[in-house]
Amino acid sequence: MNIVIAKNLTKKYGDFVAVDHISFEIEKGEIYGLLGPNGAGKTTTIKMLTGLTPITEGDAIIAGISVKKKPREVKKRIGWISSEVILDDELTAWENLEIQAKLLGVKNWREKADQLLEYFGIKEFKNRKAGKFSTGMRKKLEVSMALLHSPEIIFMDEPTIGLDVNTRASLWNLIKQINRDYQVTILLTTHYMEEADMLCNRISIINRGKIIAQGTPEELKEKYGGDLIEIELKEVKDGVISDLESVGKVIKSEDKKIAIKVGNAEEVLLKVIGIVGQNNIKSLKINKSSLDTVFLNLTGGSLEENEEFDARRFYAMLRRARR
Ligand SMILES: Nc1ncnc2c1ncn2[C@@H]1O[C@H](COP(=O)(O)OP(=O)(O)OP(=O)(O)O)[C@@H](O)[C@H]1O
Repeated sequence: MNIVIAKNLTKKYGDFVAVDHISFEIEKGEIYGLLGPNGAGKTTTIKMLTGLTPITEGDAIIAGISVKKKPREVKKRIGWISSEVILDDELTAWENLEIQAKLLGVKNWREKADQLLEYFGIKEFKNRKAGKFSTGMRKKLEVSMALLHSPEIIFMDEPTIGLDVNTRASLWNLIKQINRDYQVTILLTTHYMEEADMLCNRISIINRGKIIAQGTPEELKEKYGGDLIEIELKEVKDGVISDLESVGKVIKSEDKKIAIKVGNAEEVLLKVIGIVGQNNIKSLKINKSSLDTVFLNLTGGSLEENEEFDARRFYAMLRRARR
């Protein structure tokens, strides 16, 4: 069953089209990601879905209700966590939950609040001011507030932005945990490829207001990914480029720097080295397929400059390829 059906969702600010006729569907129980760079239109999409900004064109049906027609009804059924501060630092954890309960009109909220604080292991701090909470504890309190009225879906806008690596990893676990234990569907936006890869069952890649690809992370890597071998040569001999074309797709060749897109770099590495000549290599780098390469391939972003030649890594790679 689809809990979100977005159809031709569009947002214009004057003449500027921030979100341009995007359509996607989210199944109940999924963790779904909207992945894209800054300014792609992710926040605007979430704001339309949650009824925080009017939809210019198109509509979204959430839990069977049209956002365009009944934004207030939708708001009652959803949870929302933004990257902006939503806690009142001067109030205790319990008081923050109380305000949320009153705003959402949750009856018997005390029992649910106690249960959530217990679940997240912060019950003993319920009378501590939120301002004295660590970042991790704040996130747990924010998620408790979002779950207080037992929503069917939670929208998370850039949930881990600005967090250190450890807090980010524990929030990833927490997101997976609530998805499983509370059977809540989650739509999150992110510009971290790794995050989308780790968490999401399916994703839409969004760029300049348009969805440019949709699928599971694996499907996208399979379809648009591929490893990239970047080599800098001392000299580019005649015929080398056309020989390399037999191994993969040469997507860059300038200033003795060559980039070849291949299925699996390890499988063709020896062949590539044979073609260019081992002693002719100044540097060699392999970028394994990831959502980063998917994005690069889809948007045509430029290749990063080669790193310094690391002989130790190069020979280790060579040994692995020979095995
Ligand atoms: N109120 C507004 N008025 C005019 N333009 C806006 C407004 N809000 C957003 N935009 C523009 O719409 C585009 C999409 O913005 P949005 O915040 O949705 O992007 P995003 O993908 O969430 O990026 P970020 O991660 O930087 O927040 C941007 O070009 C932004 O400048």
